Amino acid sequence: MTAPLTEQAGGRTDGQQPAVRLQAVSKTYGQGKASLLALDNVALDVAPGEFVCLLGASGCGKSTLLSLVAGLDAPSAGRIDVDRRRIALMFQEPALFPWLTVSANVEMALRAKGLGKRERRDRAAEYLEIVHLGGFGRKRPHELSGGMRQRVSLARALAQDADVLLMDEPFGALDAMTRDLLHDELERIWRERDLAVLFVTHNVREAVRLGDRVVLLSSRPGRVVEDFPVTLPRPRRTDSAEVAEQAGEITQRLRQEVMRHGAAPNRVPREAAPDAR
Ligand SMILES: Nc1ncnc2c1ncn2[C@@H]1O[C@H](COP(=O)(O)OP(=O)(O)OP(=O)(O)O)[C@@H](O)[C@H]1O
Repeated sequence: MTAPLTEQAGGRTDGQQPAVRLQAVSKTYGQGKASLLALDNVALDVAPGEFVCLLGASGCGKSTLLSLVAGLDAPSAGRIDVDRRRIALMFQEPALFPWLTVSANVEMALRAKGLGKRERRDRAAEYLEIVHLGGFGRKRPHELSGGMRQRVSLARALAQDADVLLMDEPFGALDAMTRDLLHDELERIWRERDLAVLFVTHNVREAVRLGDRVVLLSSRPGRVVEDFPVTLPRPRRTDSAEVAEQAGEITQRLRQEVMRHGAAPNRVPREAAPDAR
């Protein structure tokens, strides 16, 4: 899954069309004196089947970038090429409908496909099997743990038949052990389905654990400042010395970037210490 970069933030396109391409993308919120430049001239390609993690200080525009790719908002300048019919989104909060069963939550994603009720239910059961929640279809979200709810959210994303998965800190609210399990699950599903993944995180080790590349954004306005290929063999372990070593290197670069912008100390990322998992 790893190969040399063809260009800055270019990625493993191998001559094929990227799954996601951002060219000279900028985003300004508001107008006049109150305007705020959130992203500045961002170029980024994600190849089909590639796992790209996006890191940067708080407020540097990571979520903005995802929302532009998802088409939830429009860039102020530049161009984004992606097939929006093939995108699924996952956020930190699973955003399930609490009054619906787990199965019905997944079935919602299948409605647009014009499938009958029976077939939707069968397909939802298959997706729940994939995320190891077979047998939980009749539960309501509140009966599940946080990790299980995120699995439902993942099943719903998969049910959309996406080949691009946009993930905004999807495991940020989970404990380290649950997160490790979900990393394994996500990696398996990503490989089986050959998904292109754009994954936003604050957690440097998580980025190195999962990514083919880790793309570092500057403090606001977000620009791509560095693109780290991660060539460690898979599966990786978040607590391995190799992951810690590369995470340390990236953390150092991230700190420099944050300090260069004179950020408050509490916005400076901690070393990639075990407790930062
Ligand atoms: N809808 C909006 N209107 C105005 N400003 C916004 C809007 N959305 C985001 N911003 C601003 O744009 C900047 C980038 O925000 P964004 O949420 O993309 O950053 P982020 O890197 O995802 O932050 P965090 O890591 O804290 O989640 C911030 O200064 C934020 O206040």
